[in-house]
Amino acid sequence: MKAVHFGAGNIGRGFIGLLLHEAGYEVVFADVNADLIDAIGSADSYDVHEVGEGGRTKTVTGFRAINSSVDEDALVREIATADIVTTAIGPNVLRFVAPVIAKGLLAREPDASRLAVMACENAISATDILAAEIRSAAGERSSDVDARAVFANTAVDRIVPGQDPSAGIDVTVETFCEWVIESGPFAGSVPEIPGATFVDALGPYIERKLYTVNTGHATAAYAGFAAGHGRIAESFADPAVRDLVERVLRETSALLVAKHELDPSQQDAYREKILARFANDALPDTVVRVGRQPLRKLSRNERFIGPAAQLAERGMLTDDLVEAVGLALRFDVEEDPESVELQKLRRETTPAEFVGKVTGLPADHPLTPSLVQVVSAP
Ligand SMILES: NC(=O)c1ccc[n+]([C@@H]2O[C@H](COP(=O)([O-])OP(=O)(O)OC[C@H]3O[C@@H](n4cnc5c(N)ncnc54)[C@H](O)[C@@H]3O)[C@@H](O)[C@H]2O)c1
Ligand SMILES: O=P(O)(O)OC[C@@H](O)[C@@H](O)[C@H](O)[C@H](O)CO
Repeated sequence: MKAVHFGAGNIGRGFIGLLLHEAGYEVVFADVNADLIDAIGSADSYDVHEVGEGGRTKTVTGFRAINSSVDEDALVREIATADIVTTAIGPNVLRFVAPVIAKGLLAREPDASRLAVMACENAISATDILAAEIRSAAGERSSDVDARAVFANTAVDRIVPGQDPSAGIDVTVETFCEWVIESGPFAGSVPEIPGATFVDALGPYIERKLYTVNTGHATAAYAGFAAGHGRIAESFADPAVRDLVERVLRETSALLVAKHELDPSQQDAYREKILARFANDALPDTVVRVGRQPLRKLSRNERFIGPAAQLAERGMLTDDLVEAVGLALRFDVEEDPESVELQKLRRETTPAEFVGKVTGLPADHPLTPSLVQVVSAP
């Protein structure tokens, strides 16, 4: 069994590559980072170090590596003969890998089994976004794409910080991990991945994950950055930051319980477990990594505006989420192009224009006035 995985970064090596290896797949990593691909290509194994309570070290073997910017033909051949294609490259990059996946699909033998395609990104319906791009890239052969592929949405959860360059291709991760995949598209024959959980309806899982783990994480990052903290654990140990994270997650939990009819005590337990993960002092995670790409994080269906807009539409409280958005506006990191753009937009647009452009909310949305107010604050 063979899997082609796009994105040999933190989640690629530290989570998806590991679980696919444990499931018995040979993993072909495809990435545009030449140094990384050379390092992976010249190694026989790498270690995944789980840190925190009960952490173990796991070794991944049986992989190869392809530089997807220079060796497209080889990549097409790999996809044409693979069982699974996964991605962990960032939601905004999916459209760039779609053309080569389309070529690989169209190069498959007509009687080959259908290729399972799963985007493993922090975004709602990321695989649907990828599938639309693949169909578009296939042009008039888009119906062949659907005959040859099964597209399944997923939710992935494991905190994998930026890695110490001296660690080579080894990866440090937290012990927790959860990969939830929608089963419906597989029509009864789901791929064998023991580390993954297949569910009928992914919607509640991805919203629960994005609007709890990622909303809380981003709040800790932006509040921590504003308070001068560098690491997430250090930020979360600041009582004022922790208090805001807890308040924000009580708001998103109220939405999740109301919308998806979650058991409130189970959601409380889920939230507590996540708070303990943020406090993991053994994890060298930074506010700069967790806050990266603030424009993506402040967009319409993402971790702040997604839940806040739905709460406002239901007449429920959003004060703490709006306070967190206010702190996100102070994320000013020279090396992060979206942070630079965010600061430029703040200088060059009115608060109302800023809210419309960044969040995608119309002026008459019930959340808009409080956002305009927080953007107007000095
Ligand atoms: N790190 C985490 O804790 C975590 C957890 C869950 C989900 N995620 C999600 O996983 C995705 C990847 O995050 P990450 O933290 O691993 O990022 P990362 O930056 O460590 O890895 C991304 C990799 O994708 C590669 N890449 C970029 N463009 C590419 C292209 N066109 N083709 C092939 N490869 C390309 C980069 O070179 C990089 O190696 C994101 O959507 C993120 O939200 C991350
Ligand atoms: O990857 P992002 O930029 O969407 O979000 C940053 C972190 O919150 C994220 O990577 C988490 O570590 C991860 O989602 C945990 O499962």
